[in-house]
Amino acid sequence: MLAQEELTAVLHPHHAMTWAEARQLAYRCAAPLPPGPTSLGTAIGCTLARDVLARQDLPHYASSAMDGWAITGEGPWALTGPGRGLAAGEASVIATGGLIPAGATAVLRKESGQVSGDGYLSLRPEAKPGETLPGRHIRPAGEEATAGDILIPAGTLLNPAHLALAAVAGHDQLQVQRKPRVAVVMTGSEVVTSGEPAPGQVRDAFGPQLDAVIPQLGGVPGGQLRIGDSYGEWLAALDGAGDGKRPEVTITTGGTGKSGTDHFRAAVAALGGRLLLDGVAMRPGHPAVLAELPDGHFILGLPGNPLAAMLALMTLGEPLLAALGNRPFQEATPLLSGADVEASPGKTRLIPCRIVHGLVFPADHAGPGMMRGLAWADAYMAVPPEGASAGERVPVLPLPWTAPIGTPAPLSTESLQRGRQTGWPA
Ligand SMILES: Nc1nc2c(c(=O)[nH]1)N[C@H]1C(S)=C(S)[C@@H](COP(=O)(O)OP(=O)(O)OC[C@H]3O[C@@H](n4cnc5c(N)ncnc54)[C@H](O)[C@@H]3O)O[C@H]1N2
Ligand code: MOO
Repeated sequence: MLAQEELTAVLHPHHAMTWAEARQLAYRCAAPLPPGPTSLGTAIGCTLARDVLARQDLPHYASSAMDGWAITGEGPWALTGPGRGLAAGEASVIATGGLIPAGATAVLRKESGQVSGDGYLSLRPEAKPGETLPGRHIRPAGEEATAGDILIPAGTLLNPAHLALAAVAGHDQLQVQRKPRVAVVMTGSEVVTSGEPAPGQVRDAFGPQLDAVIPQLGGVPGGQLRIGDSYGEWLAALDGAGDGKRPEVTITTGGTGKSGTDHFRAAVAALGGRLLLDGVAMRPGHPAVLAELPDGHFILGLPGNPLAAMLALMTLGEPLLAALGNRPFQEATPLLSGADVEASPGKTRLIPCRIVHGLVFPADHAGPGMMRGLAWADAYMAVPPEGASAGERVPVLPLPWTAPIGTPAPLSTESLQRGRQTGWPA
């Protein structure tokens, strides 16, 4: 949590917080949420907070690896009923995975034995050598792990195979780094949620994308709410249920212009909260606001213009959710600009871009109210206020839905085919 002196310095009216300062503040203002238990069904993509141990040997009993008979020593064998212990010279039917009966020394595969009319089992003449050797076709207990072994170390990002391993080791719940719940409150009476909007109306750009982006930023969607623009509605929305069940983060969209922020500020003040950040020297997205309530929950106010909102979300929401989720701060990568970008006095320009052979190319159709440039892009560039010439380095960050910058491109079909012919692709 930030000390009041730090905030006072940052919120000083003559100090316009830079884009880089704003990212840092959004990271440093939040402490990681504590770890907690989660069921296997909800653990995918979580970071394991405690080692997963083998609760018992894996497998926990010796079993048959084949369909056939459990046998004792060399044949022929007298067949007995399945599921009970065997005496010397006895055998009983067993299926793959079946519990090896006490006294059994091996499993004889179905295709290696034959049963005579008088109930005796014998080895077929064509059976492979060694079929009756001790331990043959028996999967011993503890072959995969011994009770107490670390199967998955703390810190692992859980994938589907980890969940399966935890399940076969007898776990129902895992201790994971908790993820912040993020609710979305959307404002704007001109916003419609279906069909083609009439003049004066706009089709909602946030409902469809925010609940998809929140998990990509490490959060859990905590519900969407649409409100009008009265103070009472703002207050009720920011208060959440008001019974301690408030989500760790509430994102609001729209209403960051003067009249709207008045409601934002008044509601935050009424709930005993404080503004951590009031505007950022960036374009678009400069009216973004970040506040903290006394219970440590955060409210992030995004501007209504769709691209401005998404770039403000990446500037402030991405580091905030990273801090709450105990993940490292994501540094921008300096890459060579593939084009001249004009100066924007006093403001960092955030532009959706594409990376082609290590050069970044700014998107067209990247006005504050447009989505076309972002939909084309695979990253965004933060051009300093003085602009950038082609060939100059500019900070670049991935979009929440693209791979980290520097990740090799997927192998092409041609390179895979070449690899099959010549060894392994370079
Ligand atoms: N006099 C001034 N006017 C404006 C300023 C300024 O400094 N002085 N700043 C401009 C900038 S920059 C931005 S950004 C916006 C901020 O607007 P608000 O956050 O108050 O948002 P609204 O006024 O509610 O909406 C702005 C714009 O966005 C559209 N919108 C809203 N919600 C949605 C949605 N769910 N889906 C799609 N589009 C949405 C809304 O219809 C407006 O067109 O203020 C500028 N004005
Ligand atoms: O800064 Mo506004 O956020 O341009 O669109």
